Parts: sequence; C-alpha cells; structure tokens
Amino acid sequence: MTTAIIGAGVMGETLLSGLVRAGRRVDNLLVGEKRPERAQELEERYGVSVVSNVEAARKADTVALVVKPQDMAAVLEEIAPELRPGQLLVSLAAGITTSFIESHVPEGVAVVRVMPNTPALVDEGMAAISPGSHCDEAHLAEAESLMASTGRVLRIPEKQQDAVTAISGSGPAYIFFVVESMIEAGVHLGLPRATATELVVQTLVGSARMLRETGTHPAVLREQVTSPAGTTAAALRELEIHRVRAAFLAAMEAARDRSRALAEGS
Ligand SMILES: NC(=O)C1=CN([C@@H]2O[C@H](COP(=O)(O)OP(=O)(O)OC[C@H]3O[C@@H](n4cnc5c(N)ncnc54)[C@H](OP(=O)(O)O)[C@@H]3O)[C@@H](O)[C@H]2O)C=CC1
Ligand SMILES: O=C(O)[C@@H]1CCC=N1
Repeated sequence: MTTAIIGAGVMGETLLSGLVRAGRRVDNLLVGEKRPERAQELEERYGVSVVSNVEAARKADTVALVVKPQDMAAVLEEIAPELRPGQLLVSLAAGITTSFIESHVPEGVAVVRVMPNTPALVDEGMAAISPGSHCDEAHLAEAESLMASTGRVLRIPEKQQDAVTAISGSGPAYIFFVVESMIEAGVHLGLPRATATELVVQTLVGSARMLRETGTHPAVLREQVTSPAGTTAAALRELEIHRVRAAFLAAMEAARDRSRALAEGS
C-alpha cells in the first residue's frame, strides 16, 4: 500500500515523520511538494521520494491532503484526473468538508476528514476522523491506522469537526500560550528564565499525567491544590476577576466559527 502526502509543511511533515517512526517503509511513501529546496530537504531527512502532485495521486492508494484550506480546490482540480474509484483521500485541512472534496473528484473516490494536532510530533497526537459518503469500513480503518501512527484517534460525526478543530486542533496553541504567560510571570516575580521554564513545563507534564492517570475531574484536582485562605485561592480569584474562563469560551467559539468560514472559502 502506497501513501502519498500532498503539502509537506508543519502538519504534513509531522505526519510523514510519524509514519517513518512507526515503521512504514519509505519506498511505500511519496510526498507531493512544489518547492525544489523543500523537496531536497525532505529527501535528505527521510529518504522519501518527492514527486509532483499528479504522480503522487496516480501512484498512491491513499493520498493525505495537508495543504492550507485555501489551496485545497486548486490541488483537487490538479489531481482529480488521476484519481480512481476506491482510492482513499484523507484530508487534514481545517473547515474543508467531505462533500466539498467529493464534489471536486470522480464519483466513488473515498474521502475521510481528519483533524489532527501537532503533539503528533512526539506520538501524543489527538486526531478525530469522519467518513465521507463513499467511504467503507476498510477506508475508515486505513485512515485510522494512518493517524494512529502518531497518537490517539477518535471517530466522530462530521458535524462535530469544527468544534473539534477549536478544541484539540488549535488546542496546543492555547496551552503553549498559558505556559508562555506563566514563564513570563515567573520572570516578573524574580526567577531566572531557565528556572521558571523548568518549573512550568514540569508542572504542565505532571498535571497532564494526573488527569490521564487518575481520571479525576479537573475541578476536584484543582480543589486539592486550593488550601483554605491560601495562595492558590488568591490566584484563582484573580483569574475569575479577569474572566479567564469566559475568555476561553469566547476564544474557542471564534476558532469554531473560523473553521466554518474556511469551509466557505474565506
Ligand atoms: N499546523 C497545525 O497545527 C494543524 C494544521 N492542520 C491543517 O493542515 C494543513 C496544513 O497546515 P500547516 O502544515 O500548518 O501549513 P503549512 O503552510 O506549514 O503547510 C502547507 C504546505 O502545503 C504546501 N502547498 C501549498 N500549495 C501546494 C500545492 N499546490 N501542492 C503541494 N503542496 C502545496 C505549502 O508549500 P509552500 O510553503 O511552498 O507554499 C506548505 O508546505 C491546513 O489545512 C491546516 O488546516 C490541521 C490541524 C493542525
Ligand atoms: O490554525 C489553523 O487553522 C490550523 C487548524 C488547527 C490548527 N491549526
């Protein structure tokens, strides 16, 4: 089975590196990339063949589409003449619906929509997958196995994809923003930057492991840290005064709405 990746930017290379780490043979992988210097970089780094999009689409059983949503129509128009019924297209693009893709390719080509995230780079990715209308169980299982090479996979109805994009697709950026803010606060309180960074990163990793390994609700874990009339209560009061909870809700509604707008080509 040959898999092609069209669009080898941040997410495309993340998927490629995950497939290589998971033991997929590089002679069963192809990359579609138009910039010669980027093609050379990928060939040197992974030993993978970089070809035209047209050749990638012709030779692959599964084609992962990892271009920007705004470039999707042009790429589909370019590769459509090469596609055949039964072949699988796996789109990782935010907003783009399976019906949009199906309307640009020959009848019978199977489409799966995926929302991955960048922790896939360290095999801790979260991917949500949804089948299009010509997709059978074997196609969905193939998309699942593709994404399982870099982390967890959840099957969801496509109508949930914009919300998933807002939560886990964009999610790592919110976490990095919080981490960055806490490090800056530590520096403001007089800690050396390296000390503040180590404290915050380990606190994040430890808290994440507690959530995963105890299965306890985050509100309960938060209460366990909050001693009566203590330091945590003083800090949480400030977060509530500054409406941080409301800001998170507004931010994720904005991401969900942006995902919907990408579907309309804006
Ligand atoms: N980054 C993330 O965390 C996530 C991204 N995604 C989705 O992944 C997709 C890619 O995002 P991201 O990797 O961040 O963006 P990048 O801009 O890093 O990657 C897009 C890549 O596509 C290439 N490209 C553009 N046009 C073509 C073409 N016609 N043929 C072949 N390659 C082409 C670009 O090349 P060039 O630079 O030369 O134009 C670039 O390498 C998007 O649809 C996004 O919604 C989904 C979840 C998470
Ligand atoms: O910001 C974006 O549009 C992409 C999709 C989810 C994460 N990054």
